[in-house]
Amino acid sequence: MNNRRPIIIANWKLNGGIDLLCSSVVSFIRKHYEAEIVVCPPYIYIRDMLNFLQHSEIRIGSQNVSKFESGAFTGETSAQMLKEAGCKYCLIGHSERRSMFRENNASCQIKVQRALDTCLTPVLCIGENNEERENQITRDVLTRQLTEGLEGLDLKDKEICIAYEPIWAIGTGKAASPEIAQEVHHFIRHELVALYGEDTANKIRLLYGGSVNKTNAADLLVQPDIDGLLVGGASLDPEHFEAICQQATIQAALQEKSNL
Ligand SMILES: O=C[C@H](O)COP(=O)(O)O
Repeated sequence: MNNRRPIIIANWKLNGGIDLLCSSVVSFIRKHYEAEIVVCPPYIYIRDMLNFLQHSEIRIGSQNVSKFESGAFTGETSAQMLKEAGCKYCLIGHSERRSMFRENNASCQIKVQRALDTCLTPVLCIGENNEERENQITRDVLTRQLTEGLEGLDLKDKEICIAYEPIWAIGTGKAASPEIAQEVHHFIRHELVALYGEDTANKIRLLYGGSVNKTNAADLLVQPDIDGLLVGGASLDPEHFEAICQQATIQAALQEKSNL
């Protein structure tokens, strides 16, 4: 066992509205979770969620961050602004941003640096597409995303998460099996050890994302190198998401017990 606290992150993407915000708040308020629970709503709802959830244990994250600090960059939101708004986490390099908004490893590297400089915890998303998987180059793709996305960054004593999201599993209903997810997470941990040494690598939480639901969450969370889940579709139903959070809480309690 290890000391990495399980973490569940909801990524609402471009979904939800006031109704989802209200029902989520009602579902979260006055609940205690052993696991860390994070919600990443669209930017416009970040402040509202923070206000409603200020006395709860729920953390708020953003779905993206600008690579720029300030200036004439219409539509952008800086790491400093997110920090000031009350965010604790920010997703970086989600595959939808990479495929639809031309983000790449180099821009992710700048964004991770911006987040770290601002004391936001970056969640760097990596993952192979179906063609890469079929061509059996998953490991090469991940190594490149990690080495280029983290190039030159000093992670000692910094908080960062890596989310492994196989693109073929996102929104398809076909999650990676717990065994395959574990194998890939173990490989990612191994790569992080090579880049940063055991001490730092063993503190980094690795999340799995891609068609996570209340049925498969427990089997994924029990894997030794899977420290959390990044949940898309299933996070839009507060009851469903709550069930996933409860699975993580059970896993956190088991972990705590075995660490005694
Ligand atoms: O950020 C979340 C992922 O893209 C997973 O989405 P999904 O749970 O709908 O497959």
